[in-house]
Amino acid sequence: MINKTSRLEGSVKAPPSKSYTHRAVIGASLADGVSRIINPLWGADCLSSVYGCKMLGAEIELKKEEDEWIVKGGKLKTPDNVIDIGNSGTTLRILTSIASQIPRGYAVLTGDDSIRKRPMQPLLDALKQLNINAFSSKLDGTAPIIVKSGKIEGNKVKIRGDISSQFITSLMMFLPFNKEDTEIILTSPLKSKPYIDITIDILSTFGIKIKETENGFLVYGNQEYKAIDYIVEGDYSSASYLIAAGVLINSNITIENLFANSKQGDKAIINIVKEMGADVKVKKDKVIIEGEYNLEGIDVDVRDIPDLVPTIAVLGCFAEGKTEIYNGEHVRLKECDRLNACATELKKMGADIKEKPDGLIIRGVKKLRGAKLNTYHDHRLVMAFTVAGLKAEGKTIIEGEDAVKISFPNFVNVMKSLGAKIEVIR
Ligand SMILES: O=C(O)C1=C[C@@H](OP(=O)(O)O)[C@@H](O)[C@H](O)C1
Ligand SMILES: C=C(OP(=O)(O)O)C(=O)O
Repeated sequence: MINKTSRLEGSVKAPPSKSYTHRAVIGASLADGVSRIINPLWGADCLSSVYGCKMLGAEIELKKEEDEWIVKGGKLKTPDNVIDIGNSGTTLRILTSIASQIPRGYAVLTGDDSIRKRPMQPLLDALKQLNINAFSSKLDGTAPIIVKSGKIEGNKVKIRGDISSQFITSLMMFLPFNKEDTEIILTSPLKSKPYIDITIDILSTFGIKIKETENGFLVYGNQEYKAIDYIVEGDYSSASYLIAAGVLINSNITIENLFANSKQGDKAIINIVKEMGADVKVKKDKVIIEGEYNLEGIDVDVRDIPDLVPTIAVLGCFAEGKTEIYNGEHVRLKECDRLNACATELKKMGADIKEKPDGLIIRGVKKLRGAKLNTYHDHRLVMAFTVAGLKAEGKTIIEGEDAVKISFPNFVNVMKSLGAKIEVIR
C-alpha cells in the first residue's frame, strides 16, 4: 500500500545492471577458467541465468557476503533435466543458441506463463540457417524450446531486428564458436540497439571481437572466451523509478553507482527528465536530484529504450500538456503488453491516457487519485505504479508487489529509506 509522500531525502546505490549481469555470467560460463563477477544483480532474472548456465555445465559459487559470483566455465554438458528459466527473456534468448553447443543430445528451455508467450521464432529461423535445429515444442514459435546439439555451419545469417535485440545478442554470443566468420544481416531496422552495444562492450572484455557492418554485424570465427574479473555497474532502468520519484516529489536525493559514460540506453532517462524541465545534476558516478519541478510534456521516441515506457508514462501523467510515446511496438512483447497495461491501470487513477499501436498519448492531469492496480506479474509496472502512488491523492494498492524480485529485489526498502510511505501487506 502506498501513501502520498511529500518529501524524499537521502543517498542510495542503484542496483547492479541486469543486462550486464546476465552477459557476465553467461560469458564466464563459456570461458575456460575461473571468472569473478563482482557486484552482480541478485535478481530472479539473473539467477535464472546462473541456473541455466549451471544446467549447461558451469560451476558457479554464489558468495553472498563477498557479493561475488565465482564461475568456472568452459565445458558445456547436456543438461539432465528441462531448464526452467522462470520469467527471464534475456536468459531464454541467449541460452537457446548456446545450448546447441552441448556435446550431444537435446536441451529443453522453458519458463513461466509469460515467458511461454514471448516470441522466439525469428531466432529459431536464424539458427536453422546455421544448421542448428531448435524448435518450439508447440510449433507456435514460443517456449518450451527444444535445442539439438549441432555444429554451426555457414557464414551468413539473416534476422529481423525489430522484434527483439536479444535474438542478435544471442547470435553474437554463440557465433564465436563457428569456425568461419559470420555475417549477421538485419532484414528490418534494429530496435533496442543499446542492448547490442552492451553485448559488444562486455564481449570485448571476454576477448571476443565483433564488428558493426553496413547491414548488421560481423562476428569473427574460432574465438575463445577468456576468464575475467568483472565489476557490474549500476542499472539505469532500475534507477529510472528513483529518478522519476525524485523529480515528481520535493527531494534531495543522490543515486550512486550510475556512470555518466555508461553504454546503457536507459541513461536517456536523465535527458528525458531534463527535457521535461527537471534540472538533475549528473556527476561522473552519481545523479543528484534537489527540489521539486513542474514538468512539461514531451514527445519521446522509445525505439531504443523500451524498458523506460512505464516510467515515462507515469511522468507524463503529472506533466503539463501532452506527452507522446512513439516507436514502441516492441513494448507489447515484454512480460506483458506494457502499452495496454499502462493505459488500463493508470486510467484507474484518473489519468488521461490513450493507447496507440506504437505508443501512448498522455495528457497531464497533474493530480491522480489512489486506486487498486493490477501489475500483471511485471516488475517494471510495480515500480512505475509505485511512483504514481507516491504522488497520488489517497492510498494506492499495488497488487503482485513481489515481482520486483526480478530486477530490483530491495526496491521497497530503498524507497522507504528515502522516506517513501510504502507498506507491504502480505
Ligand atoms: O538484452 C537485454 O538485456 C535486454 C533487451 C531489451 O529487450 P528487447 O531487445 O527484446 O527489446 C530489454 O527490453 C530487456 O529488458 C533487456
Ligand atoms: C523485458 C525485460 O526483461 P527480459 O526481456 O529479460 O524478460 C525487462 O526487464 O523489462
